[in-house]
Amino acid sequence: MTIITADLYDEHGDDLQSCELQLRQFGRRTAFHGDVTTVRCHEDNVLLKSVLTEPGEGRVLVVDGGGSLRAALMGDLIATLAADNHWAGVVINGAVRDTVALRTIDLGIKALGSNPRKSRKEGLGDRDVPVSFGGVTFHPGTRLFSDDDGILVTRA
Ligand SMILES: O=C([O-])CC(=O)C(=O)O
Repeated sequence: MTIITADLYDEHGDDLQSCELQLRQFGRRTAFHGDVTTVRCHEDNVLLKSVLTEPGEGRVLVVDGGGSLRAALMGDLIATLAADNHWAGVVINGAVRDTVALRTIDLGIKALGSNPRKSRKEGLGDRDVPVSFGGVTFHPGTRLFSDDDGILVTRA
């Protein structure tokens, strides 16, 4: 089922937050929605990978990488893992890599940009915490809708 964010906003705008950050589409699935799970990390993707190893059950992982474009938090291997585990999408306030391959993976992927440099593997970060970017606070368990127009999130 494809949900058009502009139509959703017209019907339920008061109940929705809209992300102002102009994230780019990198995945094959350009429209996606699901319940939010969160990770906060800085140039380190161990936690993100471990969360995407869990059954996704149609969830969307929102990753606050602090807006850093110095290192990629996800490439084609982690994105394939996420798709295989039935995640609907991954939204990253940060960078990805392997962008040509990402376009072929059946997953929603939005990120600020790309960088071929990989991130650290120390495992630092937090999960299941509220994260904020683009004028929106993403609370775990709220619902997210994304398409070419942007990202809408229900309020906690
Ligand atoms: O290993 C990493 O840091 C990320 C990566 O390249 C991948 O997911 O393919």
